[in-house]
Amino acid sequence: MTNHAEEFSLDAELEKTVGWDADEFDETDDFESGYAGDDPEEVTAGDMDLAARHELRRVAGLRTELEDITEVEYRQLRLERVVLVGVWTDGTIEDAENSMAELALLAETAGSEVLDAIYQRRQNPDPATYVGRGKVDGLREIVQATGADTVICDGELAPSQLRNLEDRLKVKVVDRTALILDIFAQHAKSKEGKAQVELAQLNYMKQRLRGWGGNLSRQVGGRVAGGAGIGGRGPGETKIETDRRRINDKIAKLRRDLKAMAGTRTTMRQERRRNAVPSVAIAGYTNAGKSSLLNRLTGAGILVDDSLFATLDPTTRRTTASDGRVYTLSDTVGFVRQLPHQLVEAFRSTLEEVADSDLIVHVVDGSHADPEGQIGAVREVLAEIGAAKIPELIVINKADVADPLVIARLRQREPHSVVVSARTGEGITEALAAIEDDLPRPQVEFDALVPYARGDLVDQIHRLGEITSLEHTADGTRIAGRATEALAGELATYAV
Ligand SMILES: Nc1nc2c(ncn2[C@@H]2O[C@H](COP(=O)(O)OP(=O)(O)OP(=O)(O)O)[C@@H](O)[C@H]2O)c(=O)[nH]1
Ligand SMILES: [Mg+2]
Repeated sequence: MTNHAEEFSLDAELEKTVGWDADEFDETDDFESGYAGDDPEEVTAGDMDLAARHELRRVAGLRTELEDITEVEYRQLRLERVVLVGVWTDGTIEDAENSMAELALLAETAGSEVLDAIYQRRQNPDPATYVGRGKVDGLREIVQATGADTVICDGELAPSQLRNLEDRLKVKVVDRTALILDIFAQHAKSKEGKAQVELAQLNYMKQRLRGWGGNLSRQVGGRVAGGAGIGGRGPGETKIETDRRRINDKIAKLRRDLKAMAGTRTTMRQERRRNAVPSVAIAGYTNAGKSSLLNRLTGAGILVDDSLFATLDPTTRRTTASDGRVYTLSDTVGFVRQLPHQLVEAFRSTLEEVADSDLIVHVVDGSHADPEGQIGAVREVLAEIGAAKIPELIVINKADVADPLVIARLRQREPHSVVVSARTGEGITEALAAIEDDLPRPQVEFDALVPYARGDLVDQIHRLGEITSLEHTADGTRIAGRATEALAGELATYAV
């Protein structure tokens, strides 16, 4: 374990400015009474001011009650000036800092300016307030001092945690899941991509509604008991019900639409299967350089962007191996640690593309601080979508800027790998050769004399088969090698 002073360098910083006690872990905080509503603090004029300003600014946060279901559609959180907050439970200080750096990158990708980033070491996130209850005041002072309008927490928070924090911080509080959903919403372009993101957002919203519902059910109890007082009769209850029904209707419709769209995709895949064209999926952590690599491998002209989740719609390119065989290469949506399960669910049909491929080219950013961690995170998602058994080629990218020692370390850990730079083109020839090597081999051996009139068959052998010998004779092309079952069937007529 690292030395104490170092572990809490951030806390020490805070202590200087806002008087946090770096040594106090809050593990003894008492949550028995729950704490929403029993905040002992006085409400100051400044607080009210801020609250008023906050009311005005609160445009389309995920916690806004739904006036209209269309509000959910492709909503952007409008995160502008944010403070990041993390709880660090295990692992090294580097892990904690990498995680915060990634959160910052995600926040910036969503279009916000990161004003401050803090994390706290705890055994577990506080069930009421995520960070320790005693740290919330310090956090509020930071929020006020920086003029932030949003706090982003590095995890998936319970609705009650978000609510408690908002009540005390007086600014919008969102979690990592909402942030990622927001980025996906901003980036989705195709009809299918948009529908997938919307489905994920609605599922996320639905859970938050349940949180509010829990609050309201107490009011209902009061009314049922005959106490239909002013406080117990708010419009909330019926509104929650309506909202929930509308969300459910919308979810059902999106599921139907997506199923229809997935149908088209499946037909396309079956067509490809029938023609026995091998498919290669380029997968990897977000920003690893998947789109750049596909561009390099095929000259495809796909959006490359130094932002996370630039690619949400899979792009597939047909390409030809050096021996003439045809295969497809697909770009895919980037993976991330703790990819919100709503997204994995919603993007299932896109991800099936990966699960259904013959080879996964797993791109890793060799210049990243924790490439092994990224490899692990990607493999977790691959396992979740049933792609764990597909052959995998690791492509260590960004060799032009990566530390050679890190590359050597990765090579040793992942022997089945190649090193490339999609930027400079270094290693691309080797990568192509390695991909071709890993493509599934056609299964059936043949030896045939194909008449010159059947040039089409010879073409097909070039594209789909492997040729071991070829000779032009007076009677036609004598050709031997391996072919797909269907092709070998046709060739049987000319077998020698
Ligand atoms: N230095 C260097 N930068 C690279 C290399 N390959 C890609 N990049 C940069 O890395 C960033 C991300 O590249 P993309 O190809 O968009 O990455 P991606 O994996 O498709 O990302 P998402 O679609 O967002 O998941 C871009 O700024 C690229 O220019 C490389 O070999 N070297
Ligand atoms: Mg991309």
